[in-house]
Amino acid sequence: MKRTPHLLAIQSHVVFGHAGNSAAVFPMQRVGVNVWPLNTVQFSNHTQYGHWAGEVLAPQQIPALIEGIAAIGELGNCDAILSGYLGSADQGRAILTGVARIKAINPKALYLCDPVMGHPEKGCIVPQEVSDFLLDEAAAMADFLCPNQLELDSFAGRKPQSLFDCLAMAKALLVRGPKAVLVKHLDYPGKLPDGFEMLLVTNEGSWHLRRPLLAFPRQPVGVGDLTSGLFLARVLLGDSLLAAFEFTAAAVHEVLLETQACASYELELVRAQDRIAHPRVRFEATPIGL
Ligand SMILES: Nc1ncnc2c1ncn2[C@@H]1O[C@H](COP(=O)(O)OP(=O)(O)O)[C@@H](O)[C@H]1O
Ligand SMILES: Cc1ncc(COP(=O)(O)O)c(C=O)c1O
Ligand SMILES: [Mg+2]
Repeated sequence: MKRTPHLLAIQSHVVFGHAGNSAAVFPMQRVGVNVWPLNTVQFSNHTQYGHWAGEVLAPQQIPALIEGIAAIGELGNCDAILSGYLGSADQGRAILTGVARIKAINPKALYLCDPVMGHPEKGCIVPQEVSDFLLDEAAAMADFLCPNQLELDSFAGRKPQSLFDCLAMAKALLVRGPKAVLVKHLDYPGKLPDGFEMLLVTNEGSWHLRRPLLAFPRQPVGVGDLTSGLFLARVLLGDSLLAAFEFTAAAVHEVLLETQACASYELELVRAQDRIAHPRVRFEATPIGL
């Protein structure tokens, strides 16, 4: 029987609703991965409500928790680490130390960094020192980097002029070390208004994917976290990067369809669980080159 993969997921937790681990853990479990959630913050709700209660985890807790897992002899079973929303740059450094510790025991372990940098206009609040840390330190250690357009712009230090420019910006990130860059949300001059587009860029090839843009009175939060979590889960389950990319687009679209049908602001993950595991829609990514 095939072994169930194990994934250490280090990102935010919200008590109510879905963002960070609260958006990604259940879907990753539902597709068949053992998840070890390590919560960087525990907030009452995501920050786009404008106010929230809760605390940031003390950075020293990250190595302490990882050592706790080592002490019971389980750390070598960790097949991948995912990091997302961080409460401080020191937390980020503690995660990189943890990644190095895990890779020393299991050199095959993969590290996916979702460089959540915030979006002040939308109300996604992340300290500036976290963005600096992601740009200067985290990208080099990541096997997979999953920026949205704003985050890609921050890495490149400029805005794109076209789709091919987005591709060039993502390709430039490969030089820093990652095996693949998944741009979870593209925005560039000339983009068709009725589509939601993503890019997967690797040294072996690059692919562009378009799915329908759905209308929401308020944009749901946690879509990026769901996207990076499902992508990593499917890679661990044996998908090629391209297959994981296409699966992720379909499963996320299913969640958004369910969320739209329920007129809900929070992602309808529980209702969509069978659609996550077995998406009915399929989107084909098309090869794209410079
Ligand atoms: N098919 C879709 N139709 C409409 N909106 C979508 C669709 N897929 C994702 N979104 C929205 O697009 C936005 C992507 O946000 P952005 O900040 O760029 O990326 P991320 O969620 O990765 O941080 C989110 O507000 C999400 O709710
Ligand atoms: C606590 C928390 N975690 C994670 C996120 C990131 O969510 P998304 O997947 O939409 O980028 C947010 C966004 O506001 C947040 O408030
Ligand atoms: Mg995001």
